[in-house]
Amino acid sequence: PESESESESVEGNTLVVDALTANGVSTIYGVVGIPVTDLARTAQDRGVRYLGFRNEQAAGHAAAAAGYLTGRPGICLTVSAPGFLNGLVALANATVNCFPMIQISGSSDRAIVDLEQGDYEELDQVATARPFTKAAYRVDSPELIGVGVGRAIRAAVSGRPGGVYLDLPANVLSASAVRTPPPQIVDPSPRQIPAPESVDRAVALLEQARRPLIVLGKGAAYARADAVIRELVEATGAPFLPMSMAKGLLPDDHPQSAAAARSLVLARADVVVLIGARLNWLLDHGRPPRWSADARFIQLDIFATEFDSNRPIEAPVLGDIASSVAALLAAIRRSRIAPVPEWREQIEASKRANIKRMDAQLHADVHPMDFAVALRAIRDVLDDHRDAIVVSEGANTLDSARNIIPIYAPRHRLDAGTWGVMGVGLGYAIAAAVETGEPVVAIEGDSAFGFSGMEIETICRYKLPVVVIVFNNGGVYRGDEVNAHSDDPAPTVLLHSSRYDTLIEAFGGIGYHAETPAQVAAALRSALTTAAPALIDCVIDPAVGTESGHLQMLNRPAREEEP
Ligand SMILES: Cc1ncc(Cn2c(C)c(CCOP(=O)(O)OP(=O)(O)O)sc2=O)c(N)n1
Repeated sequence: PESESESESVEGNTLVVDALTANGVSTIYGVVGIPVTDLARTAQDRGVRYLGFRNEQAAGHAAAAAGYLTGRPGICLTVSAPGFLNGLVALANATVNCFPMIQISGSSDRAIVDLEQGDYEELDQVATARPFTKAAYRVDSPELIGVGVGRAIRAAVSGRPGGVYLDLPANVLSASAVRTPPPQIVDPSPRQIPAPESVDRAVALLEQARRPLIVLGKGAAYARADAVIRELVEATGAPFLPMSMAKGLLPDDHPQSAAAARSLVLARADVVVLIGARLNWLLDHGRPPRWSADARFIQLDIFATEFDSNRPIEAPVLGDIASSVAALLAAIRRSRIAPVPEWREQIEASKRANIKRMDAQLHADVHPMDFAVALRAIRDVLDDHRDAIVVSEGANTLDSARNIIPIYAPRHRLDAGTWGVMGVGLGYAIAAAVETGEPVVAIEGDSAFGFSGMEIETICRYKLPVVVIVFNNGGVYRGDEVNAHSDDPAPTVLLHSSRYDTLIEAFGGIGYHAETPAQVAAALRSALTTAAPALIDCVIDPAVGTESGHLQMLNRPAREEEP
């Protein structure tokens, strides 16, 4: 046991845990080994919850999701070189998603690395990390550990959040230094109040709108400004479009939701308010034909160089989302902005037609199941479990679940995000269960599941309330087509006999096999009732679905009538 006296010297490991716990860190996700095992043990001895994964990439995704869900940096702990590199995918993805995450990794002795004298797991990790992170730091003496941890925390959560790398060489962790009180970071993510003139400019533009549209991004969900965002949307009376992880900021059944009329509102909106949403590929870069060439943009964002990235922003509002939304709401209340009933009627007509068409697909009598009927069964069960957090990845699975599974509360959907990364599913599910205590339902394409599937053992080991539903259509995107290139008009499609339900049984979890919507519903109801680790092997017709889901337009020239 470490000395509690402040005058005596302690190991670097203890100084790291002092600094982390002094700044509110209570959970670490990771894969330990030389030289970080003692760091994890010291953390556990001090009451920090450490969760050991099967692969650092999943541990990193869990840390990133923890950062998004809590607003505090998620911590991932890895060993040098290969462990560090496995975690780097998740750290880079956290930076792209703007999730606050710190990857702490052991590393080799700098003197040996710099002379390339061949240390154990030798790699210049800071240089490797820097291009993929918001910040990357190395601590070269135990006396500076508190400074390094403090800098990493502030860098991860201040301004636009992101991934931060903190390099702790083995000889620093094992060295001793006099124990001094670690720095407690004051106001690590300060509010950034928008300039009044920027708010006035935005309101003046909104007053001219005949067909306004509010787009809510995951930056708005991350801000935890749920009430004021809802007030703003309702005060304008404008239709809103949530990006996938912003679903639930206002419930998907809210009358102003335009999700079921997405094509119409993108093509016809004349003034668009982007709130924590980037005009990137997920919004077709704001360009025609998906958007009107005449559309004018207001953008609320915390990162100035995001403005004008794809379309000119006539009213940029720079600030943290909570402060900017509050300022805009106050100004709107003093303005002449009023709902535009004819615009809302157009949207309602489009919603009715699209919902009717979707409803026919959801209740089709198809065997084997397709994505829609399986998801309708899941939707109907989740309607009685609105506290459940939905995680999703895959291609057709991801896209169809986004459109079919409604979300009624903020930060209750986690998915492949800005980069469309496969492999996030089980790490996100573990973090969601650990950080929120809510039940978690992970809706996974079978190939996507395979990227982190071994974490099923981690879920069982920690007895987490996670239900994994594997959409089993026998391959990447769809089943393997046998003789697909012969002149046979209907290629015989081979359905793998994979039984994912038996996988979880190997680790003590509950496996279900479902081939009909009724079986899917019964399995999910049972799994949610037991609140134990479960996996539903959901058999999907291998012949349905499209290459890359809805991304097919990225694989070939855009077609006119895209779904
Ligand atoms: C790390 C990584 N590797 C590969 C891909 C490419 N990819 C891959 C491999 C996907 C899996 C699709 O197979 P699935 O069975 O999960 O999907 P369905 O939902 O269509 O069945 S979706 C997609 O974009 C990716 N996005 N991320």
